[in-house]
Amino acid sequence: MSQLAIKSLAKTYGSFKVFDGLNLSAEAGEIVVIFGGSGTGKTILLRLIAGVEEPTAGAIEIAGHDVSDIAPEHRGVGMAFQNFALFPHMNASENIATPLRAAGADESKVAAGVAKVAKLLKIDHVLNHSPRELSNGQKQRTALARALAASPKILLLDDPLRNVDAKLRFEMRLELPRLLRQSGATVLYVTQDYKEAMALADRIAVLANGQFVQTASPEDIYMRPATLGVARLFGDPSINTAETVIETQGGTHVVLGGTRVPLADSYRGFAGREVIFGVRPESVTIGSEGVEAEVIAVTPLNERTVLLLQNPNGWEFLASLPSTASNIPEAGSKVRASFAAAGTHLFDRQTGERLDG
Ligand SMILES: Nc1ncnc2c1ncn2[C@@H]1O[C@H](COP(=O)(O)OP(=O)(O)OP(=O)(O)O)[C@@H](O)[C@H]1O
Repeated sequence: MSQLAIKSLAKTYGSFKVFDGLNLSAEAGEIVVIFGGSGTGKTILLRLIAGVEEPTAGAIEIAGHDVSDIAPEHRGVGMAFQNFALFPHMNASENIATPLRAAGADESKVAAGVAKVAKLLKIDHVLNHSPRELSNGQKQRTALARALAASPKILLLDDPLRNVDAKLRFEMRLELPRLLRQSGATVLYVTQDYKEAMALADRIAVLANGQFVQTASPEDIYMRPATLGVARLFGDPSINTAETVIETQGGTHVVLGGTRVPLADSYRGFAGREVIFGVRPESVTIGSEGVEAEVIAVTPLNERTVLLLQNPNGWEFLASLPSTASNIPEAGSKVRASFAAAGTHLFDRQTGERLDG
């Protein structure tokens, strides 16, 4: 039995459909990242699970029980929002205590609960401070402490790092997985940042057009994106694409920029299919074989160097090489590029869905 199960969940406002038929389950202690663009319904999904909003259709089950008739404070759910949303008239300690008090804990349990979670989040020295006396990082930790205080079975985090500066975001990205695992809660974590999603998630559920288009491990989402849309959402620089057709005369291949690029023979069954060929920049190899290209620009980005390449037929694509590589060409030079099979993806041109060879 899953700790959390979302079954055929739908939410509409008047004639505006946010999502329809969402299904998702999360196991005890699992971290599931809800990933999607702005306005896809991520916050609403969390609000439905928390019980502060009602679904139009479908069910939410926690530990096997339908929670539609259970009040938010009795669902065993903790929630923290992107804007920290601390009560301004309460100090940090009182803010953290609110879910414990709402659950009816006596004062000694409240004090012990606050102390434990404040220590975990390293804010025990600012517990007497009011929200306006806290730094952004301390506010964010206080909001997280409040969400964790009542030891919720399910923890909902709505883009908690969106409003913090880049340095703190980087630190928290490293620290959060440990903190969340220590809490033992099943975590649903909303973000629009793919690196955050990949760093934190056991599984990522990608929300687009009112559906979960793919729910899988970070590795699978990156290495085997289910659609061209998912492939484009994960990766920076983004995946290179080109329209082409699968051909099988003289071996299974596609033609890119006038050059034959061999495909695994398992794509033979797709002969004649119009496809989008996708290759991630880090899977482009510069060498003596492959597609002809001129190096238009060379951009060093810390440990990677990104080349903008242009084929004589006009196809532009990027290659991302380790900056330590010995063969980084200069702008203006003529090179050849080949594509590692594991980093190439084929999508149906009409549906955008992945072809599996
Ligand atoms: N009370 C409401 N009435 C009507 N429409 C609403 C209401 N609340 C949210 N919406 C709409 O539902 C959609 C999803 O909103 P939601 O806040 O869940 O998006 P989100 O994915 O969390 O976006 P972001 O990442 O930008 O916060 C949006 O188009 C929003 O305008």
